[in-house]
Amino acid sequence: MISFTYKLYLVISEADCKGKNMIAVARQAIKGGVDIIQLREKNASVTEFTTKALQLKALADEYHIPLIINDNLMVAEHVNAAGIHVGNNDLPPAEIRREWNVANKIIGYSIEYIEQLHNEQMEAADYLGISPVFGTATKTDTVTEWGLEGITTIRQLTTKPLIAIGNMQLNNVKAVINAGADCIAVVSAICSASNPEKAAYDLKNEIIK
Ligand SMILES: Cc1ncc(COP(=O)(O)OP(=O)(O)O)c(N)n1
Ligand SMILES: Cc1ncsc1CCOP(=O)(O)O
Ligand SMILES: [Mg+2]
Repeated sequence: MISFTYKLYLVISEADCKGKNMIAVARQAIKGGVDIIQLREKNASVTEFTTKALQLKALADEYHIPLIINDNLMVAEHVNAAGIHVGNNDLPPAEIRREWNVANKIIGYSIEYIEQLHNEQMEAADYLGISPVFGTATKTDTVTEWGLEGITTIRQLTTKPLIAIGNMQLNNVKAVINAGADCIAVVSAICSASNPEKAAYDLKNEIIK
């Protein structure tokens, strides 16, 4: 099992950068304090996804931070990503562990139902995404809004690293950490910010203070 010490997790796509260059936004975010990145391209072809993943991998390598690929194991393997993030409707973590036979890869798994905490998929995962903590326009096909109480409940049921995602903002991240999350994952609070470096810097300071 890998050691997961990351605190600010950027989940990024070209579309979420709203016309800005995705690599430039990612670079600014890393400079501001993002310490792990996920490429989440829900509508790209495999070729487009791979091209973007290779660009982001080069950037992540430059700053020595892990690149995680959302959903697509083929792309993750092809670009030699640090890991993959999957949810309830994706390839299950235990299967990924068997197929991607490399011990040091990070597998993230979304928790949408409390019952998932007792299945073999969660055992195979390195971290759990609490998905979503609060409702968000960035992802609307969600099941449970966990809230702060949900984080506290899950914290009592597992020692796995917990990543909070869903409407994470400067004014709620400290409460989310205090409720038991280990790391904060954001899309729009950084990708849509007029100054992504400052947005990341402020979030990181709020998380670690
Ligand atoms: C860190 C993190 N947590 C949760 C998710 C959501 O994953 P999933 O439920 O598979 O939904 P999609 O992202 O595939 O729409 C995530 N991507 N990252
Ligand atoms: C990918 C994902 N999974 C659960 S919520 C979410 C989107 C989070 O986006 P934002 O940070 O803009 O609320
Ligand atoms: Mg998914």
